Amino acid sequence: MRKSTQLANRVIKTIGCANGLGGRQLGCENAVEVIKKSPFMANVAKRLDIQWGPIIEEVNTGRHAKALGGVTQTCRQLAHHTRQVIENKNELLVFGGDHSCAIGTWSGVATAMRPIGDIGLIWVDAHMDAHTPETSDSGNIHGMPIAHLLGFGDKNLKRIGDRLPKILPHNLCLVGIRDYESAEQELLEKLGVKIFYANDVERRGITDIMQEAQYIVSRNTVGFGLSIDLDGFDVSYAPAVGTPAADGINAMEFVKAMLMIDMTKLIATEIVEFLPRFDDSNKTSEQLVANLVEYIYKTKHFQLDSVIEIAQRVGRSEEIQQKISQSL
Ligand SMILES: NC(=[NH2+])NCCC[C@H](N)C(=O)O
Repeated sequence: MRKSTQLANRVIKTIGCANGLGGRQLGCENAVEVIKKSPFMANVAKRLDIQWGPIIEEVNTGRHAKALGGVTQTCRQLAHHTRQVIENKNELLVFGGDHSCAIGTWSGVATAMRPIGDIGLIWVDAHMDAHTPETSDSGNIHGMPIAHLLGFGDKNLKRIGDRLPKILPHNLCLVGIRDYESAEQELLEKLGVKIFYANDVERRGITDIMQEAQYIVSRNTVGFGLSIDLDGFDVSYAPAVGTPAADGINAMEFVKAMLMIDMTKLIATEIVEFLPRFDDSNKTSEQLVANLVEYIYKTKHFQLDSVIEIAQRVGRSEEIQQKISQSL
C-alpha cells in the first residue's frame, strides 16, 4: 500500500467529558450524549473516521467553589485518557462539558508531549477563564482553566499529571475575548499572553487573526491544541451556551478560516460549553459542533496528504513522513 493512502486514513479518537458542575448553569453535562446521538455528527462520521472512546462522568462535590474537589478528580480521569490517546499517536477530539474540563484535556496532552517538547494552545472564547479561586467572584471553575494550565491557582488542580505548568504564556493565544474581569486581564498581561479581543477580530477578520495565532502557538512548540468554547461565537450561531456574550465571532467565517491556516501541527481539539437545552428548533448549536469537527479535520488531513504527495514527487517522502509521525 502506498504510504500516502495509509496516512489519508486517520482515526480520530473521541473522548467525552460529561461535566457541568463548574458552569454558571447546569446542563453542559448533557452535551456529550446529545453530540454522540446527533444526526449531524453521524453525517460527519461518514466522511471522517471518528471512534468514540470513554465518556468520563463527573465527580460531584457540590457547586461553585465547592466543586473544586470534584472537578480535580474529574480532570485527573480525563487527563489519564487524553494522555493515552496522544501517547498512542492518535488524533484526539474531546467534547465537554463545561470549560473546566480543559484542565484535564490539556494536562494529559502536555504531559504526553513533554518528552518531545512544549505544546501551544489556541483558546477561542468570549471569556478569559483566567481566574484563580482567590480572584473569582462567582467561584465557578469554568472561569479558571487558563490560570491553572499556566501554573496558578489551586495546588492540586494545577498539578495534574506533573507539577509543571502545562502551557507557557508565550505559547498561548486567546481569540474572541469580550467579557472578563480585571484580575484575569492583569494576570494574562503580566505574563505576556497574546489576547485577540473581539474588536481585533472585527477589525482584522478571523482568518488573519487565526493565522497569527497559529504562528504564535507553533513557533516554539512541537504542536498546538485548539480549545473551542461555543460562547466564543455569536449567539446567532451558538445560542446553546450558559454564559452568552454579545457580538461574538461569525462561525461561518471561522470555519472558512480553518481552510486557510496551517493545521498540520494540530495535536488535539476540544469543544466545550454546549448546553443542549438552550438550543433552538433548528439545532443551530449542535450543527455548529458537527461543522467545526468536519472543517478542522478535513482540512488537517487534506493538508497532511498534500505535503506527503508533494514530498513523494520530489523524492523526500520518507523523511517528511517520519517528521509528520513524530509530530503527531
Ligand atoms: N467557560 C466559561 N463560560 N466561563 C465564563 C466565566 C464567567 C466569569 N468570568 C466567571 O468567572 O464566573
